[in-house]
Amino acid sequence: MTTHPAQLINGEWAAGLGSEFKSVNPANNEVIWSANSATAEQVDAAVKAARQAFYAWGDLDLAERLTIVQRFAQELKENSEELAVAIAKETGKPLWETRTEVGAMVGKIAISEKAYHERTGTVENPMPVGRAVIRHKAHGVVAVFGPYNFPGHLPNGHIVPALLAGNTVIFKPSELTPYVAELTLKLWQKAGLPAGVINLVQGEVETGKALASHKGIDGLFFTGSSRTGHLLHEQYAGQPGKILALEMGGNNPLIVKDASDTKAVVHDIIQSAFISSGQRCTCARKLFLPVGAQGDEILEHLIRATKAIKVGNFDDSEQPFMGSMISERAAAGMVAAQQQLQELGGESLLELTHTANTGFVTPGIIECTNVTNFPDEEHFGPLLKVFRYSDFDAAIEKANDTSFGLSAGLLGDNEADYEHFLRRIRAGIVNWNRPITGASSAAPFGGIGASGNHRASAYYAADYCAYPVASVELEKVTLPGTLSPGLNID
Ligand SMILES: NC(=O)C1=CN([C@@H]2O[C@H](COP(=O)(O)OP(=O)(O)OC[C@H]3O[C@@H](n4cnc5c(N)ncnc54)[C@H](O)[C@@H]3O)[C@@H](O)[C@H]2O)C=CC1
Ligand SMILES: O=C(O)CCC(=O)N[C@@H](CCC(=O)O)C(=O)O
Repeated sequence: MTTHPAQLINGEWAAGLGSEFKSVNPANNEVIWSANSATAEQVDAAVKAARQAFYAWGDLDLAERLTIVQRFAQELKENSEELAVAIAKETGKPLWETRTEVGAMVGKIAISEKAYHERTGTVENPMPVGRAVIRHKAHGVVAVFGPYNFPGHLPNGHIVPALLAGNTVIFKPSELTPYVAELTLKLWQKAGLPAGVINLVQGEVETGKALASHKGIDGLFFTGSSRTGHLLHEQYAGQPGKILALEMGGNNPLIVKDASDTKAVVHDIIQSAFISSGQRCTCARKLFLPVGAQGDEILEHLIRATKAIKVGNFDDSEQPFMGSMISERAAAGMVAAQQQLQELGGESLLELTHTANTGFVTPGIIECTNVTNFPDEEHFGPLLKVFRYSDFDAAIEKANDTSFGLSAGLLGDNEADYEHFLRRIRAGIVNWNRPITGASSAAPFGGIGASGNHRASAYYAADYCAYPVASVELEKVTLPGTLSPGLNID
């Protein structure tokens, strides 16, 4: 058992009392962090601490809560390089990218403040008698579950608006990125967040289950896989009064039609499919190219440019486009996915290859036009499936043939095509002539179908962090000038 104090409960760091788990750098298998997971009793203590801290935190003026949240932004800025290196070491992502992740965490503060006012602020209107007021109140104690692919930015996208609204939080990060979570929570402490307002419970699935099933939480904000999101939804059944926000995966299509600039098309495909080694929920998984010379030219150029993608260590002086995947296991999973598609009739145009005992893979492209029984699964890595089409509507129909609905895009010069695409395609993020990754924090972010439950995050996260209270108010109890018929109260 390690003595590493990895759990933050009521402002105190404590060692977990559950089983040991480790975090490794997936590029070289170096162990960078190890500790014991939180037991159900420790999760219970964290929930109780959050409950105890709730009234005092919620009673603060927004300005007072904001001061602390802004100090956290300052801490992020001052410690940005340390955090960017930690994210890179733990996830394998290159430094150029993890620096932008820390930048997005800082940017989240001002955006969340704006969203708080615009989505959930207070509105007062005069009435013939008195006034009508709409206010928003925090739910209470909320659990935040984070994924590994953006271990700083995505949990932060739930935590900041939750705290601004006046909730207290129990954060359960991915077991693959505990080091980033620990560093981030230390910055919250340095920013002066009172004890118990945010608590950290680290551990594997058992810790997650203990938190998700705890009856003391008032809400659960989850970003992660569709499989886990569905399990949580089942577990949550029978509690209609509790808020559940699910941000899950995608099986995202990108269609190319009549785009004249081949280089730009290839750039936007690569940026959509292979950024973060394909480990973004918004990544393009299915590429639809027209049958004929234009589609052939794009495909040939795409294969050439994808072959030339530099894959390397997070700190290489000449920065790679793609780093290691999150784990050796995830990398092996991509090889297995490719093999499954090949067995179903897919033809590899560029084979995804795996460097044994590491998380490194090269990007792959596989033609799947003739695959029957195409699996509707999110393969969370750099493997792009190509479909050739002759009819635009048929391509859109095939693009929609998925239980997911997160992001989708059209690359093409004709605005009427885009308008048609926008009307027909089913997704929460629909782009035109831009990559389908890199969604803005200043817009709502979420998907339909198996991708989410209509609780969009990013700019709309404010919505699920508070509930509206409608009031009609008058300073003094006053008898109306005219009474309802049939009333005599003399
Ligand atoms: N829509 C969105 O905003 C985003 C979605 N994702 C999705 O996240 C996935 C990658 O992240 P992962 O970390 O693999 O997700 P995951 O679903 O494996 O884990 C997410 C969190 O849930 C916890 N967990 C896992 N099983 C649990 C259970 N049975 N009960 C309670 N907690 C449990 C994990 O410990 C972790 O903290 C991809 O599918 C990706 O598409 C990632 C980023 C953004
Ligand atoms: O949550 C936000 O503030 C905006 C959404 C966002 O950052 N999306 C990113 C990453 C999400 C992912 O795929 O894991 C993106 O669209 O690239």
